[in-house]
Amino acid sequence: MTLRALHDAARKTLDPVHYDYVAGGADEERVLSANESAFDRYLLLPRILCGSETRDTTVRLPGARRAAPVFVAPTAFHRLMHPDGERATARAAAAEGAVLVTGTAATTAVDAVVAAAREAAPDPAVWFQLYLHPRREVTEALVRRAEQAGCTALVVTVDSAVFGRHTRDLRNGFTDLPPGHAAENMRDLPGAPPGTLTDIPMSAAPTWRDFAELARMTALPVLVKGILHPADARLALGHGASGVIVSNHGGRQCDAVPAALDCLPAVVDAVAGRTPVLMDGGVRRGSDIAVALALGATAVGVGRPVMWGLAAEGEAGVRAVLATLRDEYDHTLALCGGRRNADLTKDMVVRRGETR
Ligand SMILES: Cc1cc2nc3c(=O)[nH]c(=O)nc-3n(C[C@H](O)[C@H](O)[C@H](O)COP(=O)(O)O)c2cc1C
Ligand SMILES: CC(C)CC(=O)C(=O)O
Repeated sequence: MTLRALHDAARKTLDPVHYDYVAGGADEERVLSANESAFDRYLLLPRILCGSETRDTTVRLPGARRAAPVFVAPTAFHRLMHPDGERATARAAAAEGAVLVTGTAATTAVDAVVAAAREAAPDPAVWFQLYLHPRREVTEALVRRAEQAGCTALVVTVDSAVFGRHTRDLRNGFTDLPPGHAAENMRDLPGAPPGTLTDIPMSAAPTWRDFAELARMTALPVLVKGILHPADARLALGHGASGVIVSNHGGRQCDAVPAALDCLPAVVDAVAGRTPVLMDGGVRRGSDIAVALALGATAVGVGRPVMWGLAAEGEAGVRAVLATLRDEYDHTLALCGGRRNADLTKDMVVRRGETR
């Protein structure tokens, strides 16, 4: 099944309100479409007679040994897509050797997500995504929960001072999870009565000091997700980050920012090889991965395609998405004369209409 076919199948099976929740973006959805169309502006300029019959497409990431260059970006509420929810996603990502970023908005608790990943592979990489809570003890409780579950890195999302205005959800009146579903990691946190849920924090209060405090409270590598400005990438490094993720939240937060891909080169320059630079937003085919890697990304994340695979076919659907992207990427790498990811270099990317 192609990614397009999985999307179409997902659209047919899903409640239209849940489909819109995933498909949609903020405000006029300008950034949502810009993320994908940015990839149409970059083309590859292959090298020849320097390839190999076999290629090594693995990458080294914090908290992951030999991972695919494609990771599963954190997305909320997988049980709305399929009854097996995050467990299915976890098994699929582990089987395909991809990092899974699960998070505070998962409808399955993180320990069960890691356990499911371990059913599929002995040494899976599951990272935990969280927001900085204005109350330090809540953040710390989430960090400990992720550590105890066996997560191998943390991801702090920093682009959500306030929740984006999701036009389709506002139109559809989608404000709450249906009965029987909850953000399970937010249960039993400090300051709330036993068994109850704490709201997922969207707060403009946290600062780099709070981030640095989080990085100090754990031995796990901590990545920052939602970096667009190169100066913030440098600040992240200065405050203990082990990696940065260039992302505009899939066009779901500020609807007046550049496409994620367009922000990548300046962040790569700012980081200057000191930590991995990951990106997500609009990746839909193997050649998109090649372009992002050539522009300096270490790995790329996919959000919506994984949700469509999950909705269409559960675990098998997510596996199909990850395997398809990897196969397409390997194929592109071969056509570009590459043996390994590092063979894709900046000079091999040109803007449409231009050549070197
Ligand atoms: C339905 C949905 C839920 C999301 N939930 C979260 C979340 O809880 N935390 C987070 O950091 N990012 C979240 N994101 C953003 C993704 O991590 C990622 O940045 C984005 O989906 C990448 O773009 P793509 O969907 O074009 O691949 C969500 C995205 C979608 C589509
Ligand atoms: C519940 C939210 C935290 C999920 C989110 O980040 C999103 O829908 O973009």
